[in-house]
Amino acid sequence: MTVPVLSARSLYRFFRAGEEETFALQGVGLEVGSGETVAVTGPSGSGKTTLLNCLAGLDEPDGGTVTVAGERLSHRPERERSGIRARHIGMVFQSGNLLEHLTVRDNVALVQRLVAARTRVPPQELLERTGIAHRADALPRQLSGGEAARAGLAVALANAPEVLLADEPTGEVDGETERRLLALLRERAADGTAVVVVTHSRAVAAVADRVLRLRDGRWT
Ligand SMILES: Nc1ncnc2c1ncn2[C@@H]1O[C@H](COP(=O)(O)OP(=O)(O)OP(=O)(O)O)[C@@H](O)[C@H]1O
Repeated sequence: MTVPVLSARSLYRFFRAGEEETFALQGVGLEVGSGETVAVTGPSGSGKTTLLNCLAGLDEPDGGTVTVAGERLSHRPERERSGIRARHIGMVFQSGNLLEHLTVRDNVALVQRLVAARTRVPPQELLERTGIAHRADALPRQLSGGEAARAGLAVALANAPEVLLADEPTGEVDGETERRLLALLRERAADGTAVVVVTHSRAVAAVADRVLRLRDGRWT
């Protein structure tokens, strides 16, 4: 592997709810190089989403560090983490990454306002490449599951990220949409993006360069 674009060292994350403690991550490490696609699988509750949240800087690990494109992401104030995220990371999350009161086109435009002009892919091209240009003026709630998945990917790619993090991006889509989304992920990887995708789909795992499996917060 070339120098990793995304690197996680010995991540720990605990949750406490009353008397109950959950050890969601117990010393997880990961290095992903430019152009590499890593699929993360594992049973429900094994820590996949927690890992992705830590890699995105949406959550702070209790131990360990995350580095993205040479910048330390963990153990910083949220304001700094969101700046690093805007510069280097694209995210496709199950909860959706679309703002409800903006059209698909304006969701893309909003992300692009936060990044340097030189990294901007023309919005129309982005919408066409993700197969959602015909619904550019729709609001998120007017989209089907498959359309929302494609719009989510357009938004995730709007800052031309070096790292793309996706949580079950093909979870609710039909076979044809899954194939299109996979082709896009492959295209991004071919362009040098490091991709980490949490998935239960065999089709997604089959196109990954590496498939890693979590169990009880550790790699198996
Ligand atoms: N905010 C939280 N507070 C308390 N416990 C949490 C919290 N977030 C996650 N957990 C617990 O941490 C463990 C790992 O959860 P996580 O969501 O990362 O698993 P997952 O592998 O993504 O599961 P799934 O496939 O069901 O989405 C689970 O036991 C979960 O209940």
